[in-house]
Amino acid sequence: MKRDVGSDTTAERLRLHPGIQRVPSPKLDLFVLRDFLDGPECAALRALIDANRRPSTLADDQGIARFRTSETCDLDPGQQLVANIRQRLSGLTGIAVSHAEPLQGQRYSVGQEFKPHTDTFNPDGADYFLHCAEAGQRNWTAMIYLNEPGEGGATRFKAIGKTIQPEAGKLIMWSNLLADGSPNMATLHQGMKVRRGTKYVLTQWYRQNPYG
Ligand SMILES: O=C(O)CCC(=O)C(=O)O
Ligand SMILES: [Fe+2]
Repeated sequence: MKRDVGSDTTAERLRLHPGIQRVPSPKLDLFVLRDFLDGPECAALRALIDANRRPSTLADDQGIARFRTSETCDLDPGQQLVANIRQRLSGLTGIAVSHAEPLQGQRYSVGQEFKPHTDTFNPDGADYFLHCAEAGQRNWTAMIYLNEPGEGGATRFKAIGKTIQPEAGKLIMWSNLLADGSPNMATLHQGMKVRRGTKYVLTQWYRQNPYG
């Protein structure tokens, strides 16, 4: 099948992984793997996020009010569970841990959301050089749901008409770039408003070059 996304060793590797599903779309490589984390791991991570959170920020602020209203936790890479998850993700993707940004937790309570965005830095943005000079773009995103909120909180990829429901332990991964290295706008996605309960996720962004 001809695709207009670039061939990518990570995508090829994920395709071959047992149990992984590729969301059928010619526009982007998006994969879903259930039960990547078990129940006790999810619970331990939710507790870490609850204990150490701050208002979420935007790396590429577009000045839109209430764009990302969640809270973020910077997880300690020295923590055994955190280091272990980063290693496991690296084994799955074939992307070295040295290319990973620090692992983060995100927490959304009722009414909180992350409006439609891409995870890449805008090449025309004021801070592009600052963010990308050394480490390059965010070429892959891995996100893991740590629970199911009571209602709402799905992740919607509106350019491909796909909505992914939170499920404890479920990993989703996608490639952010086109073959020429430019941002793939079909990766536009949003964390929809939580309507009941609390939503917890992990986010791991990967860079083209070693990070930090
Ligand atoms: O919470 C979600 O479902 C999406 C989160 C997200 O897009 C991000 O953290 O970059
Ligand atoms: Fe995102």
